[in-house]
Amino acid sequence: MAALPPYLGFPQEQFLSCPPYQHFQLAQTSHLPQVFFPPLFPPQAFPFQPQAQQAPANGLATFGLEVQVQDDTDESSSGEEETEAVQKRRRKRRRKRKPRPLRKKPLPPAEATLEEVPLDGGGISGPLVLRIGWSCVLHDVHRRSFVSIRKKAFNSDVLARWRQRLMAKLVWCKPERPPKEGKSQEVLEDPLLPRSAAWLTLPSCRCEYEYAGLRFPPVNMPAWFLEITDEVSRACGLKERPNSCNANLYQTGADNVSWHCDDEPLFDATGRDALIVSLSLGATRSFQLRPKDDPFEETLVLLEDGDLCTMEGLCQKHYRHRVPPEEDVVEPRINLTWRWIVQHDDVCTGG
Ligand SMILES: O=C(O)CCC(=O)C(=O)O
Ligand SMILES: [Fe+2]
Repeated sequence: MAALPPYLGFPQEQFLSCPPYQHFQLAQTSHLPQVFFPPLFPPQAFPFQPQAQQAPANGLATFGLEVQVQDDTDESSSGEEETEAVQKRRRKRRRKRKPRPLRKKPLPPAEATLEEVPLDGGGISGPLVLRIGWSCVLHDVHRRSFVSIRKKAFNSDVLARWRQRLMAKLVWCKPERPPKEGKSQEVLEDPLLPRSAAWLTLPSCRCEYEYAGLRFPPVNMPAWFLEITDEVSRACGLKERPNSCNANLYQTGADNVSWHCDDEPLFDATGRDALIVSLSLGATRSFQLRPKDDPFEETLVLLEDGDLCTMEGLCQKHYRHRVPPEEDVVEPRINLTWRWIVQHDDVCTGG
């Protein structure tokens, strides 16, 4: 086997506490080269590349129609949220029309490797899995997309204090979603966003966050929030403080965010490497990722109270992610995703 890049040479023990990341295929692929998805994903397994499954010469691979889970792919950049009512309506519509076949698109051209261009984000060279305490969830060199996780970076008293403050002090909004463009005749049974949200920026930045036709005016990060930001930045070894943070509150398992990528112009995350650092607090929820070109290749990680999780490199260019609804979850979960605004909007004078 070819020598591993130096950063992949971590001792195996460091990964023993890995949660059960699952990489699985959603359709019959027996006609394709076999790919192994180990339950744990130690760095030694990195030479695995998902693109081992080549698209056929006609450029499109169509698989069976029996898999029902992919009908909600959001081709737009922003989140297409799922409420119970929306799901019900979607099910009803689905019954009437022919199932849409799942399509694997051609693999996009290879992005620059980490050796060619070091991974940029937060003033450090990633991916975060290079650092002690971090484990790998996704390592896709071809698509230059990486997801790293750090479990239990903070003690439970600190986490409880942060949870309390966030619940009590953030002004959580649950706005009404406008109808989708070109679908104005379609009336949403539950037009409310299926979660609550808040958008925070450093005082020097006044950028609004706009997605799915919704606009979130900026809230200046108060001192107590900057404290959390700095603790998280330290735990990631960042040299640059993120200048913005999107906060989501999922009151129960019914709250969710559906397949989307964070490709808004503010972050330019499809044009250059972009680091997103997320902190989860409260209930454990599933976090799923799948390449835009291959709906069959899914990565699932369970995010627990106190977990730090990243999306790095060109993850927003090549992958979508979601937090699906989970019926059995009754406790709330807060998720904070820190980002770097690199293209400030017209109203904002910069960062
Ligand atoms: O809640 C999460 O873990 C993900 C949130 C997310 O995708 C977002 O804020 O864009
Ligand atoms: Fe997101």
